[in-house]
Amino acid sequence: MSLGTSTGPSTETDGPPRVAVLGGGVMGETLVTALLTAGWSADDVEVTERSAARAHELASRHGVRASRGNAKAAAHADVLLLAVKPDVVGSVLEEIAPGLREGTLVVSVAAGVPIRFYEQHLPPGTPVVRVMPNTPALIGKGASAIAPGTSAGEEHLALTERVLAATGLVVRVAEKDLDAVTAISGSGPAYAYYLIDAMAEAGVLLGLTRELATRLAVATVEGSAALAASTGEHPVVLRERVSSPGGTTVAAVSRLDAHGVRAGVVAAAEAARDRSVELGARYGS
Ligand SMILES: NC(=O)C1=CN([C@@H]2O[C@H](COP(=O)(O)OP(=O)(O)OC[C@H]3O[C@@H](n4cnc5c(N)ncnc54)[C@H](OP(=O)(O)O)[C@@H]3O)[C@@H](O)[C@H]2O)C=CC1
Ligand SMILES: O=C(O)[C@@H]1CCC=N1
Repeated sequence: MSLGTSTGPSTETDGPPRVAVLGGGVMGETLVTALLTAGWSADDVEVTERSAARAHELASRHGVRASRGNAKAAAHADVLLLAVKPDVVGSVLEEIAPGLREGTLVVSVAAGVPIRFYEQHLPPGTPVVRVMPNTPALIGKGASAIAPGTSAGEEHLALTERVLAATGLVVRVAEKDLDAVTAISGSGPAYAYYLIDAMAEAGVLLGLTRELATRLAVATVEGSAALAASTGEHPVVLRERVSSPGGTTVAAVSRLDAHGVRAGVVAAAEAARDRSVELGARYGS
């Protein structure tokens, strides 16, 4: 297999890289969807699952091969995407390591599992790339950070970017930054939904129907993020533009400050970062 450098999945000489997604849950199915959206043929994508029923569901929904055989799927793949829970990664690596072909790229989205853990369990020289994605990847609006292992070079990072091309933003970072990335963008969608839910609930308290309050909250968060992205302006500048002197917005924001919402967001991110470090420490030093 040649990893190639084109933006699509096909390579001139050997055909497209065959990808096996191990673990077809929320993130695994998102990755399957992203591969197909990026132009991979369903024939070149396989997904494995623990339960036969879920494997069948994935096969019929996406037209890809789906099985319960990690070792077999891994042996046939050029790229492996590990999307099992962190505590299952070790047993999956033990299953796949003996049959792994030289040069197979191993990409993992498991939170907190350090690259050295993969490198200890896989044949020497196996290129490993660790990814921290997030759930909006499902609609191409995700934010992922990727970090290379000791045997992963530019071509492996580029191939990982091709695999993730339809998931949204992809940035390169050093592995040491992934705990912080997990706290901001990995877990971040939950903070955004928390805010949306709180705004909708407040709307109901103020007399709006739940349906209308939720629609307004979702559109407001979506539009605000889109405006920040398209203008590139600092969030404080954008916030000031909403805030008329002596008006409603300053009254609201001063109450957010009084309730320690900003400090709460920082504390939440620190807790997520600490949990990510704690998960990583389970995998030895
Ligand atoms: N969800 C998120 O927002 C994010 C998740 N991640 C990471 O993605 C990974 C997957 O998370 P998520 O998709 O949410 O979890 P899910 O539980 O939805 O998906 C994991 C899937 O793997 C299956 N599975 C379990 N054991 C095996 C096995 N031995 N072989 C093959 N498949 C198996 C599970 O089946 P069963 O349910 O039957 O056990 C399940 O369907 C995690 O490591 C997480 O840290 C990273 C960033 C964001
Ligand atoms: O909650 C978790 O552990 C995973 C990692 C980031 C988002 N979900």
